[in-house]
Amino acid sequence: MLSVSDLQARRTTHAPAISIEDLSITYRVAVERPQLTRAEKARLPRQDLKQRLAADLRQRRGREVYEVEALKGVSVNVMPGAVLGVVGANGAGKSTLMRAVAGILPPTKGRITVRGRVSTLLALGVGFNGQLSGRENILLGGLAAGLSRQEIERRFEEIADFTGVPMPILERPMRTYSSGQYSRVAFAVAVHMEPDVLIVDEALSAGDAKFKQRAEAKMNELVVEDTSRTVLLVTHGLASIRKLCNEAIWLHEGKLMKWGQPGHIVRAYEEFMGVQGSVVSDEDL
Ligand SMILES: Nc1ncnc2c1ncn2[C@@H]1O[C@H](COP(=O)(O)OP(=O)(O)OP(=O)(O)O)[C@@H](O)[C@H]1O
Repeated sequence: MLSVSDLQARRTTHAPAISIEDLSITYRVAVERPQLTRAEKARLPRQDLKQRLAADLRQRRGREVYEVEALKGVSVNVMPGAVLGVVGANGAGKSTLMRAVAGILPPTKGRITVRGRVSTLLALGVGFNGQLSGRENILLGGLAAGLSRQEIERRFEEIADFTGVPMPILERPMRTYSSGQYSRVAFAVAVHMEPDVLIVDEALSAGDAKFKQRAEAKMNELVVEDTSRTVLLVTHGLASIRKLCNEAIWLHEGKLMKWGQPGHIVRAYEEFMGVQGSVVSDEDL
């Protein structure tokens, strides 16, 4: 018979690292209507009476609100140690899903449970403050990821070294960085936090050829060599999905189309998109 601690251990080992249940996310966007001059109005295409009345009404209200259903009832479980690839056309909802798992976007409906420390490597390097230096952002990034000040200070040299960004530049405000330098710092911070769950959104395309190689080697170390880490990998580089992932999902217009082995998912996605044999390869990134 199993003891309580056996049961607890079993539950811990079998609990998903990420569970996403019936997740829907709707963005509400308020657009301020600009006040047009008579000359600007005259330049707009001719509208019929109904369109003119509707436009006048919007203009008088001063703003318009519209909604985008970016995710519609998505359910997926990711077990600890899994490397889940996420594919889908532009606007499919991939980044929205990543932001939701990272806790940046609250679900409109449904539930997300993440077990362990999450580190995000999102395309836009969210969380960095452009007014602060690279060094300060590295320290703050570490604190935000739950490391102690001593832990970050201990790792600072290694992180700074990994970025390959020269020290004098690391002392300057990040708003002065080139996009590649910015990505290098974002990547270095995220991969050195030893997270339980690592979210990588199009980050392998960051940086120049040399950094890309270093980033890929680091990803390999994090993903392939350390099998305890759970990884979500969003990329249009389908070869990476085949090479690094052991599971994949395909999103389309906010819906989960398929979930299964990376090879099957990539093939189904390519067929749907009308491209063959990884036309969109990593070399194109
Ligand atoms: N902040 C936002 N406000 C309003 N709509 C948004 C916002 N961010 C994304 N969207 C919309 O939500 C949908 C999903 O966008 P998302 O960025 O998640 O797609 P994606 O699959 O990551 O696309 P891509 O491959 O182009 O990066 C799109 O229709 C997009 O226009």
